[in-house]
Amino acid sequence: MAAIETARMMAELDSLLCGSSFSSSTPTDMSSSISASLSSTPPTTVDSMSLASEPDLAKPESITASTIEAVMPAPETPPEPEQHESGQQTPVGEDAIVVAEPPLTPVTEPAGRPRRARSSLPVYNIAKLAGTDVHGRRRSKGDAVLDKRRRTISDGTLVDDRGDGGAGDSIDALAKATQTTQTEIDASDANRSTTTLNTPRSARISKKPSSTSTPAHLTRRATRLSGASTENLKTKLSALTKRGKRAIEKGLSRVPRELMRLQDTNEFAHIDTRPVRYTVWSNGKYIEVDPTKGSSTPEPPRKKVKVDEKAAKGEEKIETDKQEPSAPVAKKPCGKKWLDKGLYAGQEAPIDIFKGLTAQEKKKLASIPELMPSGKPNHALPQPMYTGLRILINGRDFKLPFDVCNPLPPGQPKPTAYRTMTKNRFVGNATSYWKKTPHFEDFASRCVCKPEDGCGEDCQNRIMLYECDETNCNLGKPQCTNRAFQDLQERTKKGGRYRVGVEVLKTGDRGYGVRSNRCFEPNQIIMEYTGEIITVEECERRMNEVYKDNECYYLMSFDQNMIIDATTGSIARFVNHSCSPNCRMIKWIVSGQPRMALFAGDRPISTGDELTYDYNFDPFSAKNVQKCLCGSANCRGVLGPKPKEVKPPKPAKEEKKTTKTASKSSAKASTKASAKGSAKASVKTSTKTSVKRKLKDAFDFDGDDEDDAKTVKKRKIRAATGLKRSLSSASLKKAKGVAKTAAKGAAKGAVTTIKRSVSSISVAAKKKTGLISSKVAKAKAATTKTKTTTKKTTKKTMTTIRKRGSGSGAVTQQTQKKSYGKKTTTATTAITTTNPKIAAVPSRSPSLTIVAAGVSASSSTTLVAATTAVMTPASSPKKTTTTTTMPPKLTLSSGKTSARKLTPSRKAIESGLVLVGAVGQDPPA
Ligand SMILES: C[S@@+](CC[C@H](N)C(=O)[O-])C[C@H]1O[C@@H](n2cnc3c(N)ncnc32)[C@H](O)[C@@H]1O
Repeated sequence: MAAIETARMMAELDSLLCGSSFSSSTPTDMSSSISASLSSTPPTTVDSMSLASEPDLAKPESITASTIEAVMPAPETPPEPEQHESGQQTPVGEDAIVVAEPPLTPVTEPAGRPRRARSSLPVYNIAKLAGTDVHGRRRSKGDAVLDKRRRTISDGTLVDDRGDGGAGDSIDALAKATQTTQTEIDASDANRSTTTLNTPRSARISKKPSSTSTPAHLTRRATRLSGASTENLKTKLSALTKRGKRAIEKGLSRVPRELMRLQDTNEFAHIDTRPVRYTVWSNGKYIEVDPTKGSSTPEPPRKKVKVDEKAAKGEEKIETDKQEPSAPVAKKPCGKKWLDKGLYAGQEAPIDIFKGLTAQEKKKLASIPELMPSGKPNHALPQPMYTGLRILINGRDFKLPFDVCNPLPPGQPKPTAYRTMTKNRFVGNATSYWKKTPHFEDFASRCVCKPEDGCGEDCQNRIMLYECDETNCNLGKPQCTNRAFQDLQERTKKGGRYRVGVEVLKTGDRGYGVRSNRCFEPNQIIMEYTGEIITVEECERRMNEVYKDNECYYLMSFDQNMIIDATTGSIARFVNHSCSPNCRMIKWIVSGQPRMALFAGDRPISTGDELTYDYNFDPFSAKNVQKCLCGSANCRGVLGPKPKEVKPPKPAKEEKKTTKTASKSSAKASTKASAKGSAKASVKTSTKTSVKRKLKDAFDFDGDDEDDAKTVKKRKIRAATGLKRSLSSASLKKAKGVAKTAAKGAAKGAVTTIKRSVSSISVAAKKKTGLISSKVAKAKAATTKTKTTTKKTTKKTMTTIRKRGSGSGAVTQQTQKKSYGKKTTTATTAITTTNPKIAAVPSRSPSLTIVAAGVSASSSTTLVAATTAVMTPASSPKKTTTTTTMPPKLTLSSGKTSARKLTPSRKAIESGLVLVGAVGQDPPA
């Protein structure tokens, strides 16, 4: 019965260890289970019929010896082959059979595919019984399992650090595999209860009775640390890997002989035969451990560091090592640099929060206990000085000081609906007009920039206000910086108010205006001024017929024969005038088409700024003069042309003198003379040739200068000449009268009487701008450059030779001073004709005239052509003549671009025209 009891216990043990398939089966089910497994069918435990007939079998706890007897095969019955394969039935007593682990004798594997039932055989799994098999499972389940170090032998004795006889017992069990069952059970430590097996390993370790503990002198020590050599078999066996152990557990007899031999090697057993040196690393550095200090194991560096930290903090004083002569020196905590050098530079630790407050604020602060400081400076996270304190004291609502993205609030008044146009459209004969202009073809001339230049200031295209593209750029898009309109397109193609960057606003007194919605860099393109490009005739027709009742006209002179009508156009038409503008309106030729755009001035533009440019308004008639409400300090008082900027020039003789001097004298003398002379001469020529001068002179006053009044009076007598002759003397008289009135400070009454409906805006002539001093300086620079040109190193000097019409036969050389933002260029022009048409050579440069003639301007058959730029005679003598015939093409010449200037266009050659180069250049054959 004792044997039966043992068998029953073993059955319970197995059922607990082997999972659910065995939990409801009794040992009697083993055969059926085996056969089921062998036939590759799902494991069957007890068939329902037998359960029904024998209800007791359904309850494992009700298993009795008689039951076992009933179902177990008789001891005499020879076991089936399958049973022999996996285990051997060992008779235990008379009534029960206990299946024991087979002996070490190898068992031949049956042919065919492996039988999966083998693993589930109800054999006594020593690993299970020893409790070591649980480890793998628990690890795989993610359980925290005690870290098991490699088992080694100390002093030739196998010592198990767990002390529970795990692996050692297994080996013992293997050695005694052929002994009796009782011995086997004893060896497998079967006296442990199932509860013990189910408890966590750590708990079992702690519960281990002290009697079984290993003597102190045999306590396991790190062999590696001691440096002891481990070479005996037991050591090898104890240090076997998991796989090796498993193989042993399953029976060494099954292991092939070769493997058995391999197991004897150190490599297989992962045994270090040489002592392992213990290395210490601290702060990334290797610390040499003195081997003469014996086997004393140094403290792990991690621990030491921890102790050091604690000691440094002063929180806890721990004796790290008694052997150490002195405690580690506590490091002084290093302060955070950003407290001194970054955000809080110059700020004292905010101990005294009352500092800097007014008496009233101090009183208030004292009444708020929450704001009282703790008394200790917050080194870890101090606030910037006085941050929010005043706000907290005064109880204000928190508000950002400035709305960076500063769009206008919704509900703004909007201009009455108008048709928008994002691209210019030629109307009527304007196309043919445009095609006749030299720019139509000139723009295609390729620049000669080098990559390091990036099509900068010296780019010929830029100088001529031709935008670079694939056809005319020597560099290509990545390196070219002369593609403003392309940049604009890139920026705005996705839409969005911040990309577009402008919005219409309603001003207090000037109707609608435009303000920026983002920041713009100096000279950055802002928006394009688009509309219908019409001829002068068409413009007159529209003004007289279509717009006669309008208050505002959006007409701007585009070229000498063309006008851009933005009545249908972009919102750039709403940009107002200012006498101190922050923008410029400039015309460019882009891909052979004329385009106009608003550019930022020389200073950056911030979000929310109103965008303005100087209309250089040409009222065309005194009736059209409007009072300027720009409010700038230097406001001219009325919307009119830019004031005269230079004093009357010296006689023309000096100009000639200068020319001669410059051409013959030394370089130095030439520079000086031409600098002064050309500046003066240029002013004079400008005075003579500018078709707008009369009107400008009329407005050339500063309000309180008596001389101004005299000048106006004088000029009133003088007859108008040039293109302005068409301006009636009555109109001029009235305009001057307005100016005079304004000069006396009584402009208000006079101006208000003027009909606003008639507006004529003269824009630009921007580059003629520049004060006298700057002109002299520029002229000087121009002369210097001319001199350099003589030496074939001139830059920025451009000779423009142009023939205006077949009948005129005139030779025109112009010198124009242009300054677009950062770019200052010089073009040399000498007017050698009195033909006013030639004076009105399309100057795309500095002067754009916006013309918006009103109903009363019907008499203005000659709408002002836009050559109000400073017209100077040759600033350099060598630039003047040598011209016989002109090509129809505008040709550049500069020292830098000799290839271009020396190569006449094919068309020019074909037409028999001769290109004339610049000074020092022989005309091409
Ligand atoms: C091209 S429109 C500009 C947009 C215009 N403010 C509107 O509401 O449509 C030109 C007209 O605006 C007005 N204007 C622009 N700038 C001005 C200024 N500084 N002072 C007075 N009126 C101005 C003048 O009536 C001018 O004829």
